[in-house]
Amino acid sequence: MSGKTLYDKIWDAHVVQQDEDGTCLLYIDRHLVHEVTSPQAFEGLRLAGRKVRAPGRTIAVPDHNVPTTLDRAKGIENEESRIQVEALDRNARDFGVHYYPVDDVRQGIVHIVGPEQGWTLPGMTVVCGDSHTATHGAFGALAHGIGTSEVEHVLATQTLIQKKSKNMKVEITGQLAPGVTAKDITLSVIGATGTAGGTGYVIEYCGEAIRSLSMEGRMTVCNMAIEGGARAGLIAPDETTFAYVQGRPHAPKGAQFEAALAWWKTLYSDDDAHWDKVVTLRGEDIAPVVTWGTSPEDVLPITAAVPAPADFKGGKVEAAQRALDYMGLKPGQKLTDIAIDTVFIGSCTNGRIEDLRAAAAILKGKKIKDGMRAMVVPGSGLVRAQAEEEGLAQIFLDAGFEWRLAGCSMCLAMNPDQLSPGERCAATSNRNFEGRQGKGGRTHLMSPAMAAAAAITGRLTDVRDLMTEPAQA
Ligand SMILES: CC(C)[C@H](C(=O)O)[C@@H](O)C(=O)O
Ligand code: SF4
Repeated sequence: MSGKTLYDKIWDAHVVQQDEDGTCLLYIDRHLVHEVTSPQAFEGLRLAGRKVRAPGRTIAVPDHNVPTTLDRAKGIENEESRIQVEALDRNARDFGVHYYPVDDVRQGIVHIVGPEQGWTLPGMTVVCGDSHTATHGAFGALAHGIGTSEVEHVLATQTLIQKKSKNMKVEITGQLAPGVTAKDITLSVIGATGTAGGTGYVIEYCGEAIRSLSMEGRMTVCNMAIEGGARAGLIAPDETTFAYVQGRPHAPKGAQFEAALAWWKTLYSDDDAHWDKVVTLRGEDIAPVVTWGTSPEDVLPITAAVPAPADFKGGKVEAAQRALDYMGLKPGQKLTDIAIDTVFIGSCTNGRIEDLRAAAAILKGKKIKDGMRAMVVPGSGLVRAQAEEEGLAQIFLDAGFEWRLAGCSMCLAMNPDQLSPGERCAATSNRNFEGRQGKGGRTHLMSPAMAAAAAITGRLTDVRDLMTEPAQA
């Protein structure tokens, strides 16, 4: 018998029951809840007269609909948004789950709050009614999104019905060049495998370049596993992970920490584990990248030119033509000639402190291009506070950026932060779908350092041309 992968180990440790056809009941350690996908789930419990099975394992925070302007205490204007946030507020209090309301400094994007507060730990199963739950896989946790009916199931039973996925290994060998970041890794992987490359798999990211990343960088990589089609993405925990976790408010303490650590150290894929699919990229070959189209797989090095539909095969030919029309681009145009009018730095992909440091390192002492609308939306109130303490906020303000409160914001435009038709944005988020940042809006995905560079020049820019010191995140 061959050894086990990290995914196999976490899975096996959580199976409550297995049917003959392989369907399993899995125990869930952490259930994260936001306002968009939970109202009907709580309503279901109420109608059935049920309680939340494990309120101590359930963490709720509003993020998608919250305003990020400094006057947000005024409340939410949009009725639908207001109703969702009010429902979460009521449900969290009625059902007694852990809750970070909108006026709590710990409020923020659910995938940033969980790790920050020490809710996310190695070896756990973590679910949330949100596709970017994969972020938590950075800790060596099995973390993925679930639908609203599953949210109700987990609330009621603390278990989830699941079938096991296959094992995929994505190895990034060697080291990254200066100016190349975790975002460039994760986009490049999707560029190589396509948005369906991970379908049916749980990905484990490994290799020297992954090992060298901070926890922030690892979260950026795992965050986009879902954009590559995978059920989840994870990274084996190591000293970097343990050091990040230790001392966080809800991490185990003292003897309990030591006991947990002993288990966490067994969480790696055995040398003789079986992989159903393996993808290898050389760290040295990864360039600072941007997306040109309307799918996260439309990735190219910033030094490249806009492709022609004829460069593709099959259904992608038509898709590329449609993407070019939507994006208002011409084949052969240099990517660095594409002018932008908006910059968004934030989201659960790149709204952590290292991301803000990387952007500020480029912006220090510089001004954004005249007429540019640029905003930084920290991923949580605590990220915001830390950035203020470190002087990063002042760098952003001096450069001409807006300095906002925490939330999802222009990542998906459920709050007033939206693009107008035809506006073009350099964004650090994870989806460039049509209309994602507002109807008719055009999105180019990239790293925080690249977004900062674009803010200065007013066009997509190779950050290496502006670098005084290497970007780290
Ligand atoms: C609103 C929510 C269900 C959605 C998701 O599942 O990812 C959102 O967070 C997104 O990024 O599109
Ligand atoms: S920041 Fe964006 S990707 Fe992340 S949870 Fe919010 S909307 Fe989804």
